Amino acid sequence: MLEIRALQIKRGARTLHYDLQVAQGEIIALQGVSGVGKSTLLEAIAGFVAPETGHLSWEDADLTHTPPEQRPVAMLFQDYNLFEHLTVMANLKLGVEAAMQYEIPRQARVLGIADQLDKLPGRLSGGQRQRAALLRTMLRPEPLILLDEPFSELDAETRRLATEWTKTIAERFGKTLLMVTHQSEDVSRLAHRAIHLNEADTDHA
Ligand SMILES: Nc1ncnc2c1ncn2[C@@H]1O[C@H](COP(=O)(O)OP(=O)(O)OP(=O)(O)O)[C@@H](O)[C@H]1O
Repeated sequence: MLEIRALQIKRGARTLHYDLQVAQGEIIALQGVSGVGKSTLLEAIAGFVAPETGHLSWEDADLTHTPPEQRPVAMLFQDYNLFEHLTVMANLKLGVEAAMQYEIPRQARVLGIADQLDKLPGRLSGGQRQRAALLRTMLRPEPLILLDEPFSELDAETRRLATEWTKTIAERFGKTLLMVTHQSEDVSRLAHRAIHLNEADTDHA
């Protein structure tokens, strides 16, 4: 279980406040108006922003002050974090354990990017890069996955495909997944539960 108790994060003049629990294996859609603090919550879980007070734990291990690289977290970054001088395949192999690398070509085919694997990331379209980065994040070994608008660059048909793929992989490998999305169809297709952040709950001046 991911447990977040009375976590307070200072963002400029605002203090954001979070209390939530996510069971192991749950797929959560995070929703709420722009600026309410969805991305900040993911950054706090990943360890990129430090809380003022409160606690964050995973499977009863306190992570509140654990550095990001030691957390059981894989996060899909908005800029995708691909190394531009390495092929897409080499990028995907970084971070995916040897025993899982056999999955890369097969899953790339499902996501419609199999013919992009030998290219440099700079030669891909935005939506192809997004799927490559999603593939890498989902096949990483960490049990807790954080996705910030993971389908934003995809057309409706590719979005449906990528959403169903993400659900299949998350359930097959027992991932716990938190995803920020503005699209209600992502919630019904992918999420077991939606968590709505609202200003009254998150913003304590
Ligand atoms: N690096 C930062 N420094 C200071 N304030 C920040 C920083 N990043 C975000 N904020 C502020 O923190 C609040 C929450 O931002 P956050 O990006 O978490 O919201 P969000 O719900 O993800 O929004 P969106 O849906 O627009 O992406 C906003 O008021 C924002 O202006």
